[in-house]
Amino acid sequence: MPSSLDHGQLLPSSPGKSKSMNRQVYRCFSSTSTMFLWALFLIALTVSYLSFQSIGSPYLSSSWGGSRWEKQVRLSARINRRGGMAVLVTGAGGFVGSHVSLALKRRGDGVVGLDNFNNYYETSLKKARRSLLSNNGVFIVEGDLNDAKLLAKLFDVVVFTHVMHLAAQAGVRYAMKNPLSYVHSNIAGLVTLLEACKMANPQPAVVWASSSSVYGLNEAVPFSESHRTDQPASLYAATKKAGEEITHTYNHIYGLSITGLRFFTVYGPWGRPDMAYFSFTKSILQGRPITIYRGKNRADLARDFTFIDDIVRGCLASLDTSGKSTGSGGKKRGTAPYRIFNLGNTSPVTVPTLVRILERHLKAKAKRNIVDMPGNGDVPFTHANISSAQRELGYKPTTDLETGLKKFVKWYLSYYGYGKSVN
Ligand SMILES: O=C(O)[C@H]1O[C@H](OP(=O)(O)OP(=O)(O)OC[C@H]2O[C@@H](n3ccc(=O)[nH]c3=O)[C@H](O)[C@@H]2O)[C@H](O)[C@@H](O)[C@H]1O
Repeated sequence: MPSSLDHGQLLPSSPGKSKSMNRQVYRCFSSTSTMFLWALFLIALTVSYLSFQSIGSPYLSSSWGGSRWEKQVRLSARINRRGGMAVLVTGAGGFVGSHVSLALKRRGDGVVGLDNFNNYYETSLKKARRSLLSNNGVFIVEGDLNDAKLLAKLFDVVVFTHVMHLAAQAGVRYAMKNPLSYVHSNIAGLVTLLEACKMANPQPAVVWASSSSVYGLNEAVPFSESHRTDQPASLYAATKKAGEEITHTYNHIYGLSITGLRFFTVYGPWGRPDMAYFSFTKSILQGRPITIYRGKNRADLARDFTFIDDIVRGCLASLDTSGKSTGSGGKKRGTAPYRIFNLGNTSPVTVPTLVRILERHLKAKAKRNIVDMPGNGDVPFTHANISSAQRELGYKPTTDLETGLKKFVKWYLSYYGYGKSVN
């Protein structure tokens, strides 16, 4: 008897062979249906595995909705102090978002995170932050800002008193590589979020992350909120500036309380791997060269590097003093606060000095490759005037770059180990 794997038997050369052909066709058909049944079985197995995963590990679920999900959202939003707030923190899997979420939760506020866990930088770091938050009772909903249905659902499940909007496409130079990602998150995502806030009843107060980069080519120092911000040097800066204008219209038309925070080069433990202090650390430990940009006339570039703990205090003070939105259900009922503050450190440090401090803490020498600053959206220096934030928020940065980098290096070595970081 020929084997069913004998392909020659499936190709009859004359009618006399038709009986054997029918048998083969039947076999073939029956093996196709067996395969179909197997495929069904595998699909069923995969589906049950995925649902088991989401039951066993709720903080890793990428889907939303359902009574179990709602229960997690409500639990995370529960307020545990008198006069506390219920805050939706967007970008909670990010650097600043994870720190602010933890600080709010620790003092007894309700916190629900939202993050799309995109792969702009290593997602394993974002997931590690998520685990840290989950261990502290903060649930991060995995979803995109542009998902209006998800936002509506969140506002339906929780009466948020505040929104801390920190989700964004960050990075000054990456805007030349992927410009539309900035439009997606920093413009479209912002508008989708504000639409949800405007419709909520009661409306939450909104505090959100603008950027020192809005000062662009401004040369008056230190940068004050009243200085011109109509000369952005990068698309990133332009989208943040647009965000300031967009939030203003929602304040004006719908009575949303808005506070925009211009962060100055925030750094620290659990930071962003795309930033210079972070990528320099990795390269120094791995013995790879670092590129240091230099400005016009060989001038060193400088930044008003601001430590994460100072920024967190500024964020919490902004939430605490935000005042109320006046509208509800899309209707304005009176004027609401519109504020913008610089949150910087007020003492710029040059990039070569940053490298020298890192070398000291890492006990390793950097291989320097000094090049003229390419036309990539960078600005030569930043320097914050923080008197408004001091006056109205009680903001007072306390960590200098030396101390802050020491804390960062300690965290980096404990997280990655010496020279072993991924990517
Ligand atoms: O305040 C902000 O609003 C922004 O701060 C941050 O931007 P920047 O101040 O540009 O920080 P960062 O990239 O660390 O470069 C620091 C310095 O190192 C120089 N730099 C950088 C890379 C390199 O390879 N070489 C180099 O010399 C570089 O020329 C610069 O002089 C955030 O990333 C941004 O998302 C936004 O939040």
